Amino acid sequence: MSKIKQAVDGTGEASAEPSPDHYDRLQELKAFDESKSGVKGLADAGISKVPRIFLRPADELASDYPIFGTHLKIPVIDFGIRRSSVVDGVRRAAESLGFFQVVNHGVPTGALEGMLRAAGGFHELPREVKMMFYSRELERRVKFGSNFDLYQSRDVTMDYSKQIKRLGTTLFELLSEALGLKPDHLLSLDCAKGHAILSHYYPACPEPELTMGTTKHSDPDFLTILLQDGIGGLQVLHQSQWVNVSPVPGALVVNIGDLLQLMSNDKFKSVEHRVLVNHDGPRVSVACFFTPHLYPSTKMYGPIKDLLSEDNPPDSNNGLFQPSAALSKMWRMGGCSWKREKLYLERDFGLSWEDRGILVEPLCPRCHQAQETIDHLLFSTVRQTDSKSLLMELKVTTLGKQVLQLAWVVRDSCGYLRGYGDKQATTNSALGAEYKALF
Ligand SMILES: O=C(O)CCC(=O)C(=O)O
Ligand SMILES: [Fe+2]
Repeated sequence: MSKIKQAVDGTGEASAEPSPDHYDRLQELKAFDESKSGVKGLADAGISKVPRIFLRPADELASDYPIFGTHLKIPVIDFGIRRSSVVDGVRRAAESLGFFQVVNHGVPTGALEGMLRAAGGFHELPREVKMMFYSRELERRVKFGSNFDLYQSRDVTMDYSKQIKRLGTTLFELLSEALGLKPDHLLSLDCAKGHAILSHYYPACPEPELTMGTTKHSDPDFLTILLQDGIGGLQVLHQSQWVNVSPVPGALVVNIGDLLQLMSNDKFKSVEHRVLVNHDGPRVSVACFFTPHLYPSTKMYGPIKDLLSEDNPPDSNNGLFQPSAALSKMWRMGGCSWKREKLYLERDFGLSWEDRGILVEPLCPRCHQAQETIDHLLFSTVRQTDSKSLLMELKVTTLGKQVLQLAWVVRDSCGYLRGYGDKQATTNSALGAEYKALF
């Protein structure tokens, strides 16, 4: 029996780190998966060491950016002040840090507190109950937004969802104005039409410096509104330094997503961020993503024409982006964006962004839908200026595995497991084979 399984079952010693000589990564992954207990299961078992499958690679640790001193703070914008000042504040933040916090935002404190309790409550259900929902099947997942009735907090989540949609609408109006557009411009492009709510639960970690809660990423949506509890750990990358997003009671954190960066022709910044884990915990956060991926749509998203001029031509790195019903599944599988797609192509396959237009091989032998989804994803992203996008046949089974893995990681939404997935999925091509073995 593996050390991880022993730790989860309570049948072994607390330490789950195998000796380097006897490290069988696949076995550890399988054991973790089969325990169906997530990272919280490890924390509950009282492990004193982070299992090796979750350790940050040494080269990543060594090349990490420093943490900014306390003098740079994520701006806190009070929505109770004059509208023109609010718009100014939103513009400044969206153009520089890509992140801001809002207070006096109109979402009642009860809804915020209730949502955090509900989100934490799910993860704190007895292991036997949660196990029933543990799955890597695409259509069954432990995830807020699509499985409300899996647990008792349906009403709380629905109420929060309504409140947050209202705030999202206000934010899109302010952001439109901040771009010099009519207040309803972004709303008329359906920016507030769909949103997904995803909860995170980061258990207290015995060795937080060796792992990561959520690895560095940018959000692939229009906009994210994040509710975090008082623990802290969220950091934003700014000028090659990590800036803490310190919890402010009653505040909501807002950040620009990749799509809004694209639409604003890079005026607004979708910045990379990550979440550290902590000796204290658990930390609970609830992210609400405003995204077009959740409903069928033929809209194309690219730089807003009114923002373009001879002095401000479309950014040549931008692609046009078309969501689709199939793409919506893709997004729910773990998120993908033109940025991430570009990264996969360039870094993992040595292909240029210009060479896109890809035929995808079946991804998952057991899951036909995933195959359709990826087909649509890659075909529905077309380059704005490139009329001769060529169709290349590419054996992307590995890419497929990586995406599926990412999905699994996101779905677990739990602690340093995400740290395992996001980073290595795109850098370690051998991982595809590892995951293949899991099916
Ligand atoms: O947990 C957090 O604070 C942030 C999570 C996050 O960045 C995300 O879900 O995209
Ligand atoms: Fe994020």
